[in-house]
Amino acid sequence: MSSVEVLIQRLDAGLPVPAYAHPGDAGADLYCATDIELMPGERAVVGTGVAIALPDGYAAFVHPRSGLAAEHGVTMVNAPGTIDAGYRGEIKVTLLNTDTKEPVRIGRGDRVAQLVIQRVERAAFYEVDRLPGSVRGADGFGSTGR
Ligand SMILES: O=c1ccn([C@H]2C[C@H](O)[C@@H](COP(=O)(O)OP(=O)(O)OP(=O)(O)O)O2)c(=O)[nH]1
Ligand SMILES: [Mg+2]
Repeated sequence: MSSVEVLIQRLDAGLPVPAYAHPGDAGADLYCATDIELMPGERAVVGTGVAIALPDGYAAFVHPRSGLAAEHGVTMVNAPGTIDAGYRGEIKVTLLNTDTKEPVRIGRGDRVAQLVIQRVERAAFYEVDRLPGSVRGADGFGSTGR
């Protein structure tokens, strides 16, 4: 898999630099900087201890981890979170415990989310009075049935 150079700054020297668990993985795991406990339905913004500088034309997306989601119902409120190329602050994760009964504990150093780096296009928006026709038209929201 090709790679793009991304500058990374550790804001917390006690946490590792995010890494890919396997060759071919799209997501590099992000670490939780603090110990937290989320009650059922509770959300919290946690730091990951890192900041990055992406090249122009790229963005990073913070995705939930499927293991945390399947085992504990932990997801992210804004999944996927968007990290803009110009953002130099700490990457943060908006965790949400969707479990209706069990609280969940996440410790400092646990892997809480994963960062996917992608090329992105920016649009030049041209306002028009009428859009070109298409087969789908304005149909959506289940228009094709189940
Ligand atoms: O899960 C996330 C989402 C965003 N960010 C950071 C990086 C991103 O570049 C910045 C702004 O994010 P976004 O544009 O989604 O939030 P906003 O509510 O529109 O804030 P702003 O007005 O600062 O753009 O916050 C994170 O650290 N984690
Ligand atoms: Mg924004």
